Amino acid sequence: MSQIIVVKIGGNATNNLSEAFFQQLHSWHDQGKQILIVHGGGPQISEWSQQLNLPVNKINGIRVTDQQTLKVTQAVLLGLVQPTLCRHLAAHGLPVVGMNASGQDVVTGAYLDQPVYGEVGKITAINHPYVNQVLSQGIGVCAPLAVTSSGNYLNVNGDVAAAGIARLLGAEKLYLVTDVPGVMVNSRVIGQLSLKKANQLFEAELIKSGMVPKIRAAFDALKHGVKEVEITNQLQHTGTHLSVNQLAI
Ligand SMILES: Nc1ncnc2c1ncn2[C@@H]1O[C@H](COP(=O)(O)OP(=O)(O)O)[C@@H](O)[C@H]1O
Ligand SMILES: CC(=O)N[C@@H](CCC(=O)OP(=O)(O)O)C(=O)O
Repeated sequence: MSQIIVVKIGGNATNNLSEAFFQQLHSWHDQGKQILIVHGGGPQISEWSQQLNLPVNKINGIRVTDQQTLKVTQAVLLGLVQPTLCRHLAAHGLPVVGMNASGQDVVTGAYLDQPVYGEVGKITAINHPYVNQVLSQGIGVCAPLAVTSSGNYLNVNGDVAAAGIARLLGAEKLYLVTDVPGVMVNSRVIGQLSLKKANQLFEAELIKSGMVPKIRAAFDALKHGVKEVEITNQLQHTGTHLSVNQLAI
């Protein structure tokens, strides 16, 4: 079985992809790796919500999502962010498949905590036949949206979605590509981060906002079989490296 790499690209990072990013994807593709990209779009969702006079409210980096915000989230992710990203990938000669407009559900989800977050989900299952079919043809591009067993869409934090997908696919590596070179403390990137150290930094509020669900999602992936996670702003650069060995220390 070929090895799977899951790459999550945050909404800010989707606007600033370097030539080196596309080269790295080419290189992995040429080596026979299967690649699934999960994209974010948080800043774009916030911008459009504000333009439509909808409240923008996040708790620990998770968007509180009412029915109207869910519609905006779907429209922005599937109408703006995903097609733009797919065009960039295709323009660089990569064989790309945008997965969410195919009529097939990619991931199934369940409510995270409806009274607190509203229409927000966690990932419970993946459509293996469809994902396998896509990854055997090219690079899959997927939005962080899940569908419940009764057919409702749920908004899923991009890092949580990528970690869940990486876990369910048994990915060898998860890259969380963001707008900072790694987890920073006192303006310096921490090369390695243990679970214990992460909890101390959360407590001290030295890790905040969107970095909190990112790190929690990374450790969740490691607990469930993903071997390595890299938090970085460049696929070629090491940023903050997390591995299974760092769960116990
Ligand atoms: N200790 C930290 N190190 C790095 N970034 C941090 C830290 N604490 C909070 N952050 C914030 O987390 C952001 C990355 O999370 P987020 O905005 O959700 O990114 P993305 O959209 O790529 O998922 C950084 O831009 C930074 O503002
Ligand atoms: C529930 C939840 O928080 N969903 C996220 C989905 C997009 C996302 O995560 O985008 P970034 O990776 O760019 O932050 C949101 O609505 O912002």
